[in-house]
Order: sequence, then structure tokens, then C-alpha cells
Amino acid sequence: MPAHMSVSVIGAGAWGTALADVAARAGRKVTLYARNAEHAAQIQAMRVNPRLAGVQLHPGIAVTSDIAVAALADIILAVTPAQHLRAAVGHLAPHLKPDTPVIACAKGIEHGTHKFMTEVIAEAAPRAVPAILSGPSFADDVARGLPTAVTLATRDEALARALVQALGSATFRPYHTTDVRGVEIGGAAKNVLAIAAGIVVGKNLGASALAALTTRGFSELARLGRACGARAETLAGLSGLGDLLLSCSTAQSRNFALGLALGRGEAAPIGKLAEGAFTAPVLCELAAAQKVDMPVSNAVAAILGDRLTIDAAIEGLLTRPFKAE
Ligand SMILES: NC(=O)C1=CN([C@@H]2O[C@H](COP(=O)(O)OP(=O)(O)OC[C@H]3O[C@@H](n4cnc5c(N)ncnc54)[C@H](OP(=O)(O)O)[C@@H]3O)[C@@H](O)[C@H]2O)C=CC1
Ligand SMILES: O=C(CO)COP(=O)(O)O
Repeated sequence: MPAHMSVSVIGAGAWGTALADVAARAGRKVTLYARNAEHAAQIQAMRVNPRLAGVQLHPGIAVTSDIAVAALADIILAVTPAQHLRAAVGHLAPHLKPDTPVIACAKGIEHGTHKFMTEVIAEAAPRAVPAILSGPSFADDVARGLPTAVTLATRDEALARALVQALGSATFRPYHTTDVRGVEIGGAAKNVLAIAAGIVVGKNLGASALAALTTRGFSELARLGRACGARAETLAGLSGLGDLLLSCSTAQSRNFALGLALGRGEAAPIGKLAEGAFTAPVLCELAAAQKVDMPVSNAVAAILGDRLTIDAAIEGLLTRPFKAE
């Protein structure tokens, strides 16, 4: 069997299920791992996952709750929430073949450690080769076969190219890079900024304010990225600017939807994973450690931490001293 023929997806949520479909469409032999045996059996039998309602599973996808079976694949996609990645990869690690690429598809930074997703993989599965996939891609759109493009990064350029070949198709176009950190920062920071964008819309501040907020948000994302060694073209690429534009523009984004509810003074949507709420405090800690100014992200973290009202946060941002762009 040629290299990279088989793919396992760890985490049968909305994005894991959509990515299993992507890999099957690309011609790979696909296994979707759900940690709950009952869920796995139900998805296998019904060919739909309640976490991605209305989408029929590709007939080639096998569903398992056996981590040893999932670990046999040539490529692993790790698609749990960011704060669960270490546990999921740690569970998988003893069963992996040496040098198996493990691609993080979560967007976030680990609490407490400040580690990025590939660093978590490197620690939890030292014999694996960490990679990251991120970009503008709603699970629902991708699973329905609507086209998009993302960025896939790993340190070894030849491997990055091979992974893109293994997963890419006409409707899911990964671009490769070796700038792992740039891809990680874009995916993590955009979620926090999308909450701010939702607040702007929820507060009816107008389309001009939304564009200004998104642009200033990009500016702070790029500042932190540069401080952490990311390349400018990655930050302005699909995982940075691309995903920021998507997530700051529509309530289809769960992060934007959280901000929208906050801005309207409504309760947060129940049962919807908004990674930005988890990332905000750790992003701000990281920025402070790097001495990078991130006023929008700081405001989001303070609002979520009940240290600032939304009105006070808006006033604070609007009355900052004028400065050069
Ligand atoms: N949804 C989207 O459009 C996109 C999401 N992402 C990112 O992907 C990540 C996952 O999001 P999404 O799929 O939407 O989230 P969901 O809430 O839909 O699903 C998360 C899944 O992770 C599983 N899980 C949690 N911990 C573990 C573990 N230790 N081992 C195995 N599985 C585990 C959960 O299992 P259980 O059901 O048993 O709780 C659940 O099925 C996030 O970081 C998100 O930002 C990225 C791009 C698009
Ligand atoms: O990352 C995503 C789109 O690229 C999904 O966004 P939300 O997690 O905000 O729904």
C-alpha cells in the first residue's frame, strides 16, 4: 500500500466528522474514532452524526471506539477541542507506529502551559510527527462539499506536500507551509477576535465599526504572530486573515454567535463549543509575556471573566490614545 493511504480521525464531533468525509472524498481509507462506544455504534449504523445533523456519512468511513484500531492509520487527524487534545493524543500514543503524522485540527492554546497544538502533540506522543491544519472552514459547509481552502503546516516541507496530496480535493484545497507557529496563532487568535466582532454586531455599532474592529484585530493577531516568530505571509494567509474574515462576518461562527448574544444581553448559546472563550485568557497571558499589546483580545478576556462590562470595554477601546497605524 503506498504511503499515506489511510487516515484516522480522533474525535467524532462536527469538525472531525466533516474531515473524515474530506479524507474519504480524497480517496483515503478512513476510520472515525468516537471515544464513546455507544456513539460509535450509533454513527456506524445510522450513517449520520447528531453533532453534524443532516449530513450523510461517506459510505467508505468506518466508525470505531477502539483506539488501537484507529492508531493503525498512516495519518492521524486530531480533532478534539484544544483543551482535550493532550488527553486524546496521550491515549493514542502507545498504539501509534513511529513517525506517524498527527495533524492537529483544533484551534486554541493549552491552558496553564501556554503550549500550541503541535507542542502538545510533541509532548503527548513523542514518536509522532506533529502538524497543524487550519483555515476558513465551517464543518457544515465542508461536509456538504462546498469549496474552501486551508493551510496545512509541518516542519518537513516534503511531508507537508505529501499530506496536502493525501487530503486535498477540488472542494477542499490545503496549501502547504513549514510555518507551523504562524498557522497555530492565526487559528487560535481569530476565535477570540470573532467574539469581539459578534459583540460589535450585537451592540448595533454598524458595519463600519465591524470592519474597523476586524482590521485592528488582524493587526494585533499579526503583532503577536511576529513576536512568536511567525511569517507575515502565513498571518495574512488562510489560517490568519482568511479565517478571521470568515469568523468575524457571520453568526454561523459559534464564536461570533457567542459575542452576538453577549452584545444583545442574551444568554450564551447552549451546547456550542466557542473555543475563543477558552483561548482568550491564555492568549492574553501569552501576549503579556511577549510584551505585545492586544487591546481587543484583552477586552474580550475581561468581559468573559466578568472584570469589565461590555459598555466599559467599548469605551476603553474607543478612547485609547491616537497613534500611528
Ligand atoms: N466545527 C467547525 O466548523 C470547526 C471546528 N474547528 C475546531 O475543531 C475543534 C473541535 O471542534 P468541533 O468538532 O466543532 O467540536 P464538537 O463539540 O462538535 O466535538 C468535539 C468532539 O471531541 C470529542 N472529544 C473530546 N475529548 C476527547 C478525547 N479525549 N478523545 C476523543 N474525543 C474527544 C467529543 O467527544 P464526545 O462526543 O464524547 O464528548 C466530541 O465528539 C475545535 O478546536 C474547533 O475550533 C476547526 C474548524 C472548523
Ligand atoms: O473555525 C471555524 C471556521 O474556520 C469554525 O468557527 P467557530 O468555531 O467559531 O464556529
